[in-house]
Amino acid sequence: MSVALETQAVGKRYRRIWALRDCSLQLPAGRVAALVGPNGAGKTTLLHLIVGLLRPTEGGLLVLGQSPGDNRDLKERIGFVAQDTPLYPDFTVNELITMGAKLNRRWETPLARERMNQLGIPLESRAGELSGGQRAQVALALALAKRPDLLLLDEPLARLDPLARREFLQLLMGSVAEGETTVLLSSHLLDDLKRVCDHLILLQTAKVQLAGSVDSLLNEHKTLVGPRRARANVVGVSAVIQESHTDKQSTLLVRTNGPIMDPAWTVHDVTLEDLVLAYLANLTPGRAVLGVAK
Ligand SMILES: Nc1ncnc2c1ncn2[C@@H]1O[C@H](COP(=O)(O)OP(=O)(O)OP(=O)(O)O)[C@@H](O)[C@H]1O
Repeated sequence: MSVALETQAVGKRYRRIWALRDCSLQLPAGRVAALVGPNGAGKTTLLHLIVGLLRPTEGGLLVLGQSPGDNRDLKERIGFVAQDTPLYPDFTVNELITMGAKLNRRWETPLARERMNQLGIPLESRAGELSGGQRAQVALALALAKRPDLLLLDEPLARLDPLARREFLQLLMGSVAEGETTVLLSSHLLDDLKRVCDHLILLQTAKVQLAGSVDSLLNEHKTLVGPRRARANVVGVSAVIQESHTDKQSTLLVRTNGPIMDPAWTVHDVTLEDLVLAYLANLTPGRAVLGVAK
């Protein structure tokens, strides 16, 4: 398995605030990863560290096997669509494509032009006159024209209507489907993410709370429903992530380390949304390791 991104205990501090702390994760090449977390969790900071716009305060990271920073070769292999998709407003789409061609050795002008044509965006339009949705599409098409090995997208869907979001994700998936491009997409829109992502990175208060392939995370987590009782001592449960109780019944979202054989509990699969919301609701860092039983 080749690894597109590896971080080791990475931390980034702004004065007294740690925007990211002790972040260790691996993203295998070819994955489409969702970067999820509440406002201020450290998502943009992580993306800026990867693209080399920020340097870590502590720890280290390898991006496509290299150290980010002042590394032109690496920069050419990374496509980055920043939050709010900034584009030079006075430039026409055609001028943006020409500029991309001048700045990037791997650039594919015909591909960029064809995408604008498919999107119905005239090459003579000025970026500043495009709608938010069109700007996002243009920014994605420009990032894809770099033919990146790693594509980083910082909340590209936030300002798009449902139809524009669908078109954006279709363009993204159509473009990365055949290649080996690794995608890291930050968003709050779980419904959209679950359709396109096969990997999840969940940040909360500057820490990685959960990371891994969506399939294995969904397999490892279950919802247990049973008669009201203390949550500890369920064989097969390694952590209780979230719990709720009525007078008679307990519902637990748990991380498992083996099959749940206790007949008192009915075992249900979880959705990506259940999983993310349970971890996000679990606001106290470290609480996710309560209720351990072997
Ligand atoms: N330039 C900066 N100077 C000082 N603090 C900063 C700076 N940039 C970010 N922060 C702080 O670092 C923390 C993480 O911010 P970051 O923008 O990475 O979060 P985020 O998960 O991307 O948030 P959002 O979902 O709101 O975009 C926040 O507490 C933020 O206030």
